[in-house]
Amino acid sequence: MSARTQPADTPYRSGFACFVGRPNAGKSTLTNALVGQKVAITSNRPQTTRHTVRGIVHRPDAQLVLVDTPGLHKPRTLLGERLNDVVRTTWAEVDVIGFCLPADQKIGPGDTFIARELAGIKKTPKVAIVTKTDLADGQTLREQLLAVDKLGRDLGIEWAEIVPVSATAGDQVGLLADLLVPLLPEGPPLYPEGDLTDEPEQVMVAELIREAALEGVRDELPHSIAVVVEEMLPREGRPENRPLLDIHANLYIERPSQKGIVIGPKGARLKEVGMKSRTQIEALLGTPVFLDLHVKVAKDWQRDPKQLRKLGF
Ligand SMILES: Nc1nc2c(ncn2[C@@H]2O[C@H](COP(=O)(O)OP(=O)(O)OP(=O)(O)O)[C@@H](O)[C@H]2O)c(=O)[nH]1
Repeated sequence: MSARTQPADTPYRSGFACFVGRPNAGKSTLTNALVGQKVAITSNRPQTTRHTVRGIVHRPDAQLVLVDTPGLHKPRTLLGERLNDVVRTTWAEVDVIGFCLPADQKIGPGDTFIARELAGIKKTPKVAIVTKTDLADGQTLREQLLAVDKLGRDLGIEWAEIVPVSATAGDQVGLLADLLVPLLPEGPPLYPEGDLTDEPEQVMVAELIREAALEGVRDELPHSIAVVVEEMLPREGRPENRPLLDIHANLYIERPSQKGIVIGPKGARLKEVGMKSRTQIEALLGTPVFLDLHVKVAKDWQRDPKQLRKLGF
């Protein structure tokens, strides 16, 4: 642990933080910016973060473990209810909550809904993070900061900090880490140095495939797609300097009618999804990959407890 040089009077801190906020608020992008490598899955479509992905920020004075939760929303299906339970459990367990509100959008009912829930969690310190500041001009940003301050006062939430950031421009991301760290308890590192996430590789691989499959599909489809990696095995008999990892994955949809959309004319879409996600998986795992991707119908999986368990929810 030679990298951990620090003044003797600064205690080492370690703990958990989670970002909350309505869909598309920029939580995953911020997680990635803080960790410095792509670990959470971002998408311009709402509610794509299904798994609790942890990104780990290693610093000389602290280790900050980021838990990326799905968005809290009105549950319409069994999946929706389970997701909300996951969110609330996470909130109660972490050391600090970062509430993300985009700078370029007025505070709406979705934000207030979450803020009310937050107000009910008394003990955990809450930092208001005004995200995407690159999309707002100075005046808009100032008004948003005031509105966030007012939201806290109206609901009886005492913000530990209000921080404007742009994850994509890398603006104030370091400052945010500086402000989160003092809110963590003193303690030794929770994860080995160098670990970026403890999310099993298979889940991350599945998320990368899902992300690629979501790009450019019709609006109602995202909720119907789930990906399960069945197997990841090094190809046998390869020379040591030319390894190949075989990945077998299934892409589940809810109805046979969705098959055509996912596969595309003459399989063109699926091929593209495979190529795109393979590049990302190779970057993530640092090894060449052979990706074997199949589309399967799991009828109405969102409403079926047995199917949900099988798909990892
Ligand atoms: N311009 C700009 N765009 C951003 C920034 N942060 C995120 N975005 C974009 O906003 C969209 C949503 O970002 P995500 O990080 O996926 O949002 P999220 O809150 O994790 O979304 P869910 O997973 O749906 O809850 C994506 O298209 C991002 O590229 C930012 O700082 N600046």
